[in-house]
This record gives sequence, structure tokens and C-alpha cells, in this order.
Amino acid sequence: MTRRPRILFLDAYDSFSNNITSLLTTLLDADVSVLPIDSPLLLGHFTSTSTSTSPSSSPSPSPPPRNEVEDSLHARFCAELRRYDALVCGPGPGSPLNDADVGVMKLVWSLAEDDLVPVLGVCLGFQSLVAACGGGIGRLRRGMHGMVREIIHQQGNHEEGEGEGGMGNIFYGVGRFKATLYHSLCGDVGQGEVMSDEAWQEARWRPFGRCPDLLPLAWVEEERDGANNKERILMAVKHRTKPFWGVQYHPESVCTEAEGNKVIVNWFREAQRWNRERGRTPVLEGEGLARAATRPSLLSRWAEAASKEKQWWDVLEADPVLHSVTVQLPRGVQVPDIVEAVEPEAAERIVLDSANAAPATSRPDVRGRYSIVATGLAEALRIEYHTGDSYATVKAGRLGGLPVNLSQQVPLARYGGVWALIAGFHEARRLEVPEPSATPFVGGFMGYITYEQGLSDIGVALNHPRLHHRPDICLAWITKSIVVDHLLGVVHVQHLRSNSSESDTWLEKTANKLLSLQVSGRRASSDFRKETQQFQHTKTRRPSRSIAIQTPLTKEYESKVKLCQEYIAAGESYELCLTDQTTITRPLSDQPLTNDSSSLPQPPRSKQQQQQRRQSSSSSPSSTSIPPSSSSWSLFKRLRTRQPAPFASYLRLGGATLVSASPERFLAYDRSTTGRWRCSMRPMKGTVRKSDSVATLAQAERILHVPKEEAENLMIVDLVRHDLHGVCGPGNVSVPHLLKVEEYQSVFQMVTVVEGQLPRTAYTGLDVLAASLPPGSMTGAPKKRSCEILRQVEGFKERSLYSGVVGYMCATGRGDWSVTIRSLFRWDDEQVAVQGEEGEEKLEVWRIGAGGAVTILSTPDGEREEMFTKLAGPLRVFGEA
Ligand SMILES: C=C(O[C@@H]1C=C(C(=O)O)C=C[C@H]1O)C(=O)O
Ligand SMILES: NC(=O)CC[C@H](N)C(=O)O
Repeated sequence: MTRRPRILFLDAYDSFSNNITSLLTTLLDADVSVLPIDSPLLLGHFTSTSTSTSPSSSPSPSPPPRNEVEDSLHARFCAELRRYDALVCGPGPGSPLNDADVGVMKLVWSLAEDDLVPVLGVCLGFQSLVAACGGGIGRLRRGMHGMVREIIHQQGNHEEGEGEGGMGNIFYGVGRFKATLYHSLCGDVGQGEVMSDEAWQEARWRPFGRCPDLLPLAWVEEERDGANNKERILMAVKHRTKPFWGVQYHPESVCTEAEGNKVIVNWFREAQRWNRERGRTPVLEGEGLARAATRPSLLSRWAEAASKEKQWWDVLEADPVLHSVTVQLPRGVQVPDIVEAVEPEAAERIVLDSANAAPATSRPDVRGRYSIVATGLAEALRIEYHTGDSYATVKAGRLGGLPVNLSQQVPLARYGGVWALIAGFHEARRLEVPEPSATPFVGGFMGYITYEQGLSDIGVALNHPRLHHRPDICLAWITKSIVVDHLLGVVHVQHLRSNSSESDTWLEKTANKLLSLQVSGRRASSDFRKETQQFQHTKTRRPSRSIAIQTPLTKEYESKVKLCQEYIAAGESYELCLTDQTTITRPLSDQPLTNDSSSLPQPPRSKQQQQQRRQSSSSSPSSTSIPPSSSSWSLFKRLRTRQPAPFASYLRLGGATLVSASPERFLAYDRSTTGRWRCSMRPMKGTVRKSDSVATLAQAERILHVPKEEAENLMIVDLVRHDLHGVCGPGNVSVPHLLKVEEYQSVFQMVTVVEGQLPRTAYTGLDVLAASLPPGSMTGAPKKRSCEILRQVEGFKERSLYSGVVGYMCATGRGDWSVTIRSLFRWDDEQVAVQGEEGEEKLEVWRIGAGGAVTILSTPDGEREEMFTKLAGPLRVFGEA
């Protein structure tokens, strides 16, 4: 039996790493393990004292001598390398000249004879090799990110075996191919020194004086403006005496042509030949330091975490059984009508609304089919988590059929972290359905996750003090729901009942309310209007201050765009999704959630009730003071009409109110007909506003199918592929639709669809969700470094709900999450006190985030305009209030 080859991948925190490990695994039939360039494991026994970053650990009293630390690191690294047939030094942000950016990669090029291992450097890894061999590291005249270029090489025509050891040219037998570039920096071996084009034709395949050990294997010659108008960009090298090769382009990109795969195959053949000639074989005994390329599943982490004592909430909503009835959707009845008819007085609510479902509003591929309304939130079980805490809070609103207000802090260490807790919680309430159900959601989690939770998931420190204790994850376990199927024109009323729970009449009552809508057409809405008017008549106070809006400053935004471009030119990022916030302060409009009152207008009450109401209002300074036509619910109704979007939503949950017209799906997952779980992501990049000159899809396509926009999208596609590969594993990710332009109400968007197949066991859609936040389309690439830069450029302002996700995960395991954009939100605890005509008055604060991806090709005014275009829709709803 032949042994599977073993490859070690040194990860420099790129957002494409998992695509490379997938390519190596599938192409070479190899086992690939991953070691971060700064793995604390390399420091061995020094780790616990000298490298801990946990804020609670006290610094070591006397740090060990530096040389000792370095010797130990070196020894451990060499021992690790001996376990593999070959090493790949990955791409990443930053510069090969900066120690922190390359970490242990730097040690590779000076390994002693006996420790040598065959290496392929990719991008940053390639640059690190060039720098180690005497090359300079310069900046490209203009960075090339997501640019696809023909790689000029010699098909291995030059002398085979040049340099000792008979190492061949890895371009041997490779035809013409194009590859994707992601770099700002470049290896300088002296190719820029003036040389006639004729001389260059010969010279480019010989070692240059500055780097006698490096044989150039490939180039890109980029047309530039001005004198000396061809930039010669080194694309591949081999070392003349050591088993080192490197490529500047990205072999793993979805747009690198398959012909380029031969280069990787050739490299590995050469690597193995080198090993054979040396009698070098990997050491397999003992434990290595590297990890598997695919993450362990959340459920396995949950199962492994220390034994869990039984909690009171373990049994709640467990063993569910679905009860449901289906009624016709009355003509002309809209989702808000249903909400108002079914639960007019709820303090909290969640409405996921396919607001553009009506046939006339948009093209079928972007039209949502279902809308989902959660009811009974006051009684729902829920999980809340404030990022950074060591515990999550489980809350229950009902126990043994009685309303209660229970809340327990659950130490996360006992569950393997917050995501494992959520996965285990879901698993205990999973509903096994043999057939795909008629609705995407029958009950289960609904809620939101903030951008800051995503940051913490990828290891970006939130080390600025957070002045609030709001939930960053807020998921309610919904058991009573209404699903509107806009395609079939039916409404499903669903109750997911615990097997043991008593029977109830909610299903019939709710169905009857819907039927009465049917009988009287749009009665609910007109009643609502009448009630609104009556309610307005009970108002005596007028708001003393009108609305105040603060939008980003044009000049400031433009300079932030330029700053982003400086980071990109320096190689720190390839694309940065810059955003800014607009704040709107205005008199309080919704009732605070601590009251039992509703965000919807109240039905007329008896005199006595009104009296009580006023009393309780006057004791609370934050009571309603403006007409309900300005309530958040009214804002939502306006936004969904003005800007119908497939992922519109209204949430009032956990102290937050969100009104969204998102067009962007983040992640959906379901079971395919073969029974295998699969997931799909739809990153959006490339936006053009509809106007007289851009009115049709064909016109928009002409504008969006240009290098700048395509590159912007491609970068996020490769990033999303990486996120999915990390869970789905090698070879299980595909791109069925690349760079497709879609039409929305006020904009055209370029969208790509990336799909993944989940491993057969133990993984759920939650694994993918937890592994891919924050949404790559809102960060840029590489994700971690880009988020760190954006935190600085955006002044450490929290993006909060904006740039997070909203959605559901059904008890059956299906899920669908949208990116929270084109939206407005506020938190109940954020209020501003002002002196009004009648004394102190409290104002509520709404926030609207908007932005766009900045690349090296962006222009400050173009980006500013894009940001204001995206802001305009959500902002307009205030104008009408
Ligand atoms: C940043 C926003 O949108 C994101 C950025 C896009 C772009 O750069 O083209 C497109 C869709 C979103 O992923 C926003 O709406 O504020
Ligand atoms: N993709 C990469 O590895 C990029 C390397 C380096 N940060 C550059 O921009 O040139």
C-alpha cells in the first residue's frame, strides 16, 4: 500500500488559505496539515509564561533568555518539518520584510542541510523566498488584486537540470494559462534596470546579478501608462541549489485556469524526487503541532466539553412535534396585515419578509418566496450572548405552561464555547423530518448576530472598552410561527409543540384570524388605520424637537477612502469594505420593551385603562410622545414598500429594533434530495444605481463587467470559498454562478453563488455560520487584517447590527441568514436627554450604516457616492415620518 503524501501548510492569515489546502489535497492526493506562522505551540514550554495574550494572566516574573526561546522554537519547528514530505508557505497580508507578517516562514530559507525540506512559496511565501535570496521587495506601480493575467513562462523549454540536484522547471509541459493576482508588493531581482526589449527576451530567464541563486521561471508584463510602459513582474522562481520554488500568483483562485494545476503537480513531483534522492522520508511517530485543515464540528466540541449537569432548560421544548394548518393567502393581504391581525400587541417581534415577492417587483431569481413571522416571543426560550463574556444567558418566558421570567448564566467553558452551546441546544430540539418540509421554517432559532461577534470569532480583539452590555448573539427559540408562501399563495400556521405539552387552541385561533382577513379583505389594515387615528387623538404633547440627522462628512469619508488605499498599496489588504454611520435622533416613538405595551398602536381602551396608561407613562420619561405613524413598525412598512427587498426584516428583540431592506443573502443551508446537507452563499460586490442612463440589465452589465468591479467581487468569492472549505473540506466547494448581475428596486448588484457540501457526519449549518462571520462582503480580504484596519479607519465605532446577520435556523436544520445592510437600527438603552418645551425629553438614536468596497482602483468620490446611494433608501423613511 502506498503511503499518502503529507504536506504542511504555513498559514500567514490569508483569506485564501483553505482554498490552497483544498487544491493540494485534491490535486496531489495528499494529507495537508496547517500551522499558523505564529503558532504558540512552537514555543513549547515557554508558551504558558511568555506568550499568553489573555488579559487575566499575569506576566511571567522573569522571562526566559531570548536565545533559549529561539533555540527551542527552531528545534520544534525543525522537528515539525521532519513529519512532512513538503512545505507550502502561504500568502498573507503585510510584507515579507516584517517579521510579524511572516513568522516562522523566515526560518525556512536558512534551514541547515540536514533540516531541508522541499518548499513551495505562494505570494507572500514567494516574496519571502525572494527577499531571503537577496531580492528587493518593492511596490507595484499599482497593486493587482483580483486581476487575472496570462502567466508568461517557457513551458520548461530551458535546460532541464539547471542547478545542482537535477531539479526541473515546474512549468515543464504546462500550456498557456491565466492566473489571479492578489498583491501590491513584488520581488525585485533587478528586472527594472533599463534593458532593451530585445535583451530582455533572453535575460529574463537567467539569474539576475542581485539574486544569483534564483532562476526566474515566469513573468507578467503589465501595460502601464507613461514612460517605460511595461512593468515586469516576477511570477515564479526556483532556487538553483535548494529545493525551493515559489509563485507570485494564486494557483488556488477560482479564476486561475486549470492548466495552471500542472505547475503544482510538477512541483510536488520535483519535491518527491528531491526527497528520494536524499533518502528523506517523513517521521510519523509522536504528535505533531499542526492541525487538520478542516475545523472540528461544533457538535463534537460540545460532546467533548466536560460533563454537563442537567439544567432546567434542557427539557424545555425538547422532543418537538409539529402541528400546522394551512389557509389561503387572501388577495391583497400583505405580511404587515398578517402581523397586525395575529399579534397586535406584542412587545417583541421578528418578521423576515420577502418584501419583493410580488410578481411585478423584480426578476424571479432575486425574488424571495417565503415570509416568516415569529409569534409568542414573550414566552420563547432564548439564548443571549455579549461578546467577550465567559457565559451566555439562557432565558425562558414560560415553564409548565405558566408565564415566568427565568434567566440563567451558563458558563461557556462547560459547553465548548458559545457556538457549541448553540449547536448542542439546537441538537436537543432537533425535529427529524424524513421529507423536505413544505415550509423552510417550522420553528427553531430566529434572531440576529452582530458584526462584533464576528470580529471576535476571527480573533480580532475588541480591546476598546464596550460601554454597554447588549446581546451580540440573540436567538429566540420560536415555536409558534406563520410562514407565507408567496408563490403558492398560502399561509402556514405552525406550532412546534413539545411532546409532553398540553394541547392548546392557538392554531385554530390564529387560523381564524387569518380567515377573517380573508372574509373582509383588507379589514385588518383599515382597522389599524382607524385605530391609529384614534390613538393620535389621545395625544396631547407634541415633540419639542424635531428630528436631527448627522450624515458622514464628505471630505472625511473621502480621506478615509484614500487611507484605505494606502493600506492596500502597502500590501496590508487587497480590498477594504469601508463603512460609516449616519445617526438620527428624534423623540421616542416606540414603547420601551420593559412595559407590557406594544410597538404597534394600541386598540382603543376604556377610560379607566387610558387613565392608568397615562399614569404609567408619566412615571416613565421614555413613554410614547410622537404619533405612531413614526413608530419603528411604520418605518418598516414604509421601507418595505419603497425598497422591496428579498431579505427585508423587522426585529424588535433583546433591546434592539432593526428595520431592514437587505438584498443580500449571506448563507442558506438545507438538505439536498440525496440527503446530504449543503450550503449556499451569495456574496454581493459591485453596485450601480438605477438611473435614466442605467435602466436595463444590459446597461448595468456593461458597467459592472469591468476589471474593477469584477475584481472586487472575485476577491470576496475566493474569500467565501475559503470560509466554506474550512468546514466542508477539500473539493466540496463550487461556484455555480460567477459574477452575475441582478436587478433590484433601486440598484443593480453583481452577485456570485458559492456552494458547499457539508461533511456527512456531525456538521450542521451552524458550523458554516460560525466559521464565516463577519460576512466577507462587509470586511474585505484578507478578513482578519482588513477588519483590524477598518476598526482603526472607522475610529473603533461599533458597527453593531449593521454588517451582522439576521435569519433563522429551523428545528429541522435548515437555515437562511441575510447580511444586515440597507437597514436602520436602534437600541433601547441608547437615549439622549434634551431640554424641550416641557422639560427634559428623551430622544432615541437610530443608526444607518453604509459603505462599499475600496480597492486600489477606487476613486474617493466614486466611493463617497456609492455610500450615499446606499444610505439614501433607509434614510428617506424618516423624511416621510
Ligand atoms: C457596504 C454595503 O454593501 C456591501 C457592499 C457592496 C459593494 O461594495 O458593492 C455590495 C453589497 C454589500 O455587500 C452597504 O450596503 O452599506
Ligand atoms: N497575497 C499575498 O500573499 C500578498 C502578499 C503581500 N501582502 C502583497 O500584497 O504583495
